[in-house]
Amino acid sequence: MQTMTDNPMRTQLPQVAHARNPGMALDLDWVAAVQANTSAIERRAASLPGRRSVKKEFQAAWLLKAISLIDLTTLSGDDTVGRVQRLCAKARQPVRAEMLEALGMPGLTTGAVCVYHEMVETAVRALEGTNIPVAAVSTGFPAGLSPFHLRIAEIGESVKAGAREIDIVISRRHALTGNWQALYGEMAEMRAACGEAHVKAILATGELGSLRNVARASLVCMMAGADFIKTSTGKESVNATLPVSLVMIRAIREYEARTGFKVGYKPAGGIAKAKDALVYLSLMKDELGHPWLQPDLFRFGASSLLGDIERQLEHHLTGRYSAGYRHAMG
Ligand SMILES: O=C[C@H](O)COP(=O)(O)O
Repeated sequence: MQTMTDNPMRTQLPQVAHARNPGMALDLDWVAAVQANTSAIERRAASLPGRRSVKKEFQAAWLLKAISLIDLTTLSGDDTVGRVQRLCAKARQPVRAEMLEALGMPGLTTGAVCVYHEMVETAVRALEGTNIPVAAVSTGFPAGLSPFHLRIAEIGESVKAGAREIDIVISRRHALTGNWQALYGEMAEMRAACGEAHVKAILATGELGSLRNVARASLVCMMAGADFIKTSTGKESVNATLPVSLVMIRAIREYEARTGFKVGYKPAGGIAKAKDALVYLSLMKDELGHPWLQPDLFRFGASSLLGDIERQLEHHLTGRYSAGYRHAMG
């Protein structure tokens, strides 16, 4: 495994805009050929957190990089306009101004803000004057069991309200029953309903039963034109994990090798610690390389990760930790 021995904010490669994945015809032979060696994947995943992958002097830079990749999220039944406005203020200025100055990164923002449809307009207004996109969770999130035409209509409503990214949920039952044609058809329609907005396909991997199903569902969603594949809604009992990430990342690699199109990756749910974020970044760098360390190809779906990163950065600058409550998100 490589170590992250560089400063990612200073040694950025020029960002080359990648062509949007147009999708392809469903190739059932390819889907059927996909396997996942669970014990090998679990062994490799278990070895990841223990490795010292980031040199201490570069840790702050990698944490700033992580901030730029967060979809800062609130997805609660008790979300209010005020909470979303505070969240957006945090997205605009994720860390205290004097800290960003001291770290040489004034103007740093999060990658996006992610909310329910009802809060899209509020978020769009609160982010005016920035280039921070609003992502809406759509299609009967989190279960995805509302009537299909309503799920499609919901996408249209969120796009109309100003969402530039749509996080859809797949019908888990299609993956669980191996009905890849149905999953492909659903995903392709959802992608079409998004228009210019980019679509992230949430697989809800904790409910797919096996890593092989995760690999196959990843592939089918990419074939149907997903711009990103995302692990979880954050509401399943098991959300983003490293084994699932390895499987999805390798599916992305294989898809690019065969089609030439890059698809993004978004682990989401339960990623709350700065050290976990660093493990994910080093995994992305190892398995897919630099392009997947940019916000157009990688995001963390996280509601509280930013607070812990801020605490670590404060420690880096002052040698002291502040209390967690000082870093409330919303
Ligand atoms: O997509 C994002 C997730 O819902 C956030 O999950 P989290 O609250 O566990 O960070």
